[in-house]
Amino acid sequence: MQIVKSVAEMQSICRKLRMQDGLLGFVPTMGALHKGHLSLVQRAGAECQTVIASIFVNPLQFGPGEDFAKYPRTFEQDCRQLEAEGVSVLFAPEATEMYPTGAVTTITVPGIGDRLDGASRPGHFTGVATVVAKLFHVVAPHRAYFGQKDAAQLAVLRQMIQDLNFDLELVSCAIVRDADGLALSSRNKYLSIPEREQALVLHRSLTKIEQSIASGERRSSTLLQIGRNTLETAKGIRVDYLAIVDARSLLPVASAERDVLIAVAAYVGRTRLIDNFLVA
Ligand SMILES: Nc1ncnc2c1ncn2[C@@H]1O[C@H](COP(=O)(O)OP(=O)(O)OP(=O)(O)O)[C@@H](O)[C@H]1O
Ligand SMILES: CC(C)(CO)[C@@H](O)C(=O)[O-]
Ligand code: BAL
Repeated sequence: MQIVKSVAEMQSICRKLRMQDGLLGFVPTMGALHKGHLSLVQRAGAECQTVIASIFVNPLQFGPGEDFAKYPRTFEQDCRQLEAEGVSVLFAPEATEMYPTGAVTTITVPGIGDRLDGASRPGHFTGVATVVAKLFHVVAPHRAYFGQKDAAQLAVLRQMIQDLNFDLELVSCAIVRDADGLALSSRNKYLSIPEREQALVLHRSLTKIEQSIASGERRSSTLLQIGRNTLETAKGIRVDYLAIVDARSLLPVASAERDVLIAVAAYVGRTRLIDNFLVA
């Protein structure tokens, strides 16, 4: 696996790769890799001739007081895992390489980018859209793989790709969970043993809502109450949002029909976790 730190070198490598036969698949990450990330790499490997990954903890998407400085960084281990999964090239630039003049030009997706996580983390999705657009320009993949766990991020990027005519296909990949249901996340590393137990309430509240939908309840107001009642049973949890929204616009809907997103974000101690499911 080639590890590349310079934008110019990465562009030159990707230009040559695009001249070869087969698809170029791209998996952007912030590192501290777990099986969720690896599932994206595996899917890309099954569908594409060449897989490219990136590791970049993007300062632009962290707000003041958020965890940029302490975000887990496990670069050597990440490289070993990506290499074992058959990744050809890893792009791992420094912030000075990605933003040599600071972030003068940025991309904002108004509306969608201000909803869910965008409401709780002002500026977050401008940081995400800007860095992902830059990565797309550097790599120019045929397909880019993202996790359904970050459902609001998917909605923002889908809109950006459409509006700015990026010539690529966005592939959304299923959420990978631990055996007890907790969605894998790099931030799970912050949890103490009791907090990890408390964190299970996110998935539990979604499961309760899912079961109610399966029994025929579709009214968002009732489903939200069922979810809130479950979340309230847990100690040490501060709910950021529990929402039933259209998966593309992220606007609230009155009834949970197909392709509606049911999403939760909550602080477990000081750690903010998210989880969701799409109504089938
Ligand atoms: N459990 C998971 N299942 C599937 N995809 C995932 C999972 N966790 C993260 N991803 C995806 O991996 C990509 C990189 O995400 P990122 O590096 O932010 O990891 P993360 O575990 O979500 O970390 P964080 O704690 O910052 O949310 C994103 O597209 C994200 O949606
Ligand atoms: C897409 C991404 C790599 C952009 O920094 C990040 O938001 C993430 O890991 O989900
Ligand atoms: N997975 C989204 C990255 C972030 O929380 O900043």
